[in-house]
Amino acid sequence: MTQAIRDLPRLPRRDATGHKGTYGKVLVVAGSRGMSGAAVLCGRAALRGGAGLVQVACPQNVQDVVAAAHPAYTTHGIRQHADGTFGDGAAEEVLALASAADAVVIGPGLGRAEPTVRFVLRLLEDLTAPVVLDADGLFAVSPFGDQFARRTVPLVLTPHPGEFARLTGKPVPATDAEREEQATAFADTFGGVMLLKGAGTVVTDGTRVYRNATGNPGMGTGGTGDVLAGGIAALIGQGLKAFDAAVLGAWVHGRAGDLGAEALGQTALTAPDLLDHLPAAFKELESHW
Ligand SMILES: NC(=O)C1=CN([C@@H]2O[C@H](COP(=O)(O)OP(=O)(O)OC[C@H]3O[C@@H](n4cnc5c(N)ncnc54)[C@H](O)[C@@H]3O)[C@@H](O)[C@H]2O)[C@@H](O)CC1
Ligand SMILES: Nc1ncnc2c1ncn2[C@@H]1O[C@H](COP(=O)(O)OP(=O)(O)O)[C@@H](O)[C@H]1O
Ligand SMILES: [Mg+2]
Repeated sequence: MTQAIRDLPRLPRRDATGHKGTYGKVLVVAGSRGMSGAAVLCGRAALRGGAGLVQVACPQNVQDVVAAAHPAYTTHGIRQHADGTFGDGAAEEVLALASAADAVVIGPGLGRAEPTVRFVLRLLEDLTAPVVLDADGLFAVSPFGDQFARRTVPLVLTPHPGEFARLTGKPVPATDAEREEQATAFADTFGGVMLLKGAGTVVTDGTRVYRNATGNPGMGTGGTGDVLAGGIAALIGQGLKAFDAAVLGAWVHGRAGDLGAEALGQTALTAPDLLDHLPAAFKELESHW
C-alpha cells in the first residue's frame, strides 16, 4: 500500500449503540434529464461511505429512474423547468429538505443553464450544513469571487483540473508543483477546503497540504468524480471535519479504484465498480479501529 493508514485521519468507529441517526444525513442535490446517473452514483457513494441516511433531490422527471437505481436512499422530485433541470422555486424546496441535513452535495449532473446557476447560488447563500461542491455546482461559482470567501459554513470544492481552471480563470496547472501551489493559494484565499482531482489529487485548506497516492488511470472514466463527492459528504456526516473528510475520502476512493483495477484491470473499470470496491477499501480502514 502506498500510503500508511496510520497517517490518515481516523475513520470514526461505529459505536455499538449507534443507529442511522448517529451516522449523518446526507442530501445529494444532483441530476437532470440525461444525467440521472450522476445523482445515482453520488447517492450510492454516500451510502457506501457510511451515511446513516441519504436523500437524493433531483428534478421530477428523473426521480423514478434515480429511485429505481437503489432501494436504500430516498428520492425527492423537485419542481423543474421544461428541459428537465431544477426549476423556479426549486431552491426553496431543497432548502427545506436541507434543514435536517448534516452534509449536502451540490453539483453532479445539474447542467449549466442560467437558471441552474442561480439555483446553486441561492442554495449556497442559505445553506447552513457543510457543502461539497462539485461539477456543475463549481461551474455556477466560476470564476470564483470574493462573495464565497470566508464563509462560516464549511465548503469543500472538488474540481478536476478543467473545472479548477474555470474557477481560477487561469490555464490548467501544468506541473505537480503548480497544482499544489495554486490549490493551496486558492484555499488560503477562500478559507475552505480545495480538493484538486487527477493523478496525485491535492487536498488543502491553505495551510495543510495532503497529496493522495491512491488511484490509477483506470479511474479516468465518467462518473468516478460523482462517487468521490458522495463519499466525502458521508464522512462529514459521520463527524469528520471537512479537511479530514476530503483527505480520507480521496484516499478511500483511490484505494477502491486500485482494488477495482486489480480485479478488473484499468481498461474496463467503471464508476459503479468503484462503488463495488469501496467495502474492501473501508475494511482496510476498519482494521485500524
Ligand atoms: N452518468 C452521468 O450522468 C454523468 C454525468 N456527468 C456530468 O457531466 C457534466 C459535465 O462534466 P465534465 O466533467 O465532463 O465537464 P467539463 O467540461 O467541466 O470537463 C471536461 C473537461 O475537463 C478537462 N479535464 C478533466 N480532467 C482533467 C485532467 N485530469 N487534466 C486536465 N484536464 C482535465 C478536459 O478538458 C475534459 O474534457 C457534469 O454535470 C457531470 O457531473 C459526469 O459526472 C459523468 C457521468
Ligand atoms: N490518472 C489518474 N490517477 C488517479 N486518479 C484519477 C486519474 N484520472 C482520474 N482520476 C480520478 O477520477 C476522478 C474523476 O473525477 P471527474 O473528472 O470529476 O469525473 P466525473 O465528472 O466524470 O465523475 C477523480 O477523483 C480523479 O482524481
Ligand atoms: Mg466531475
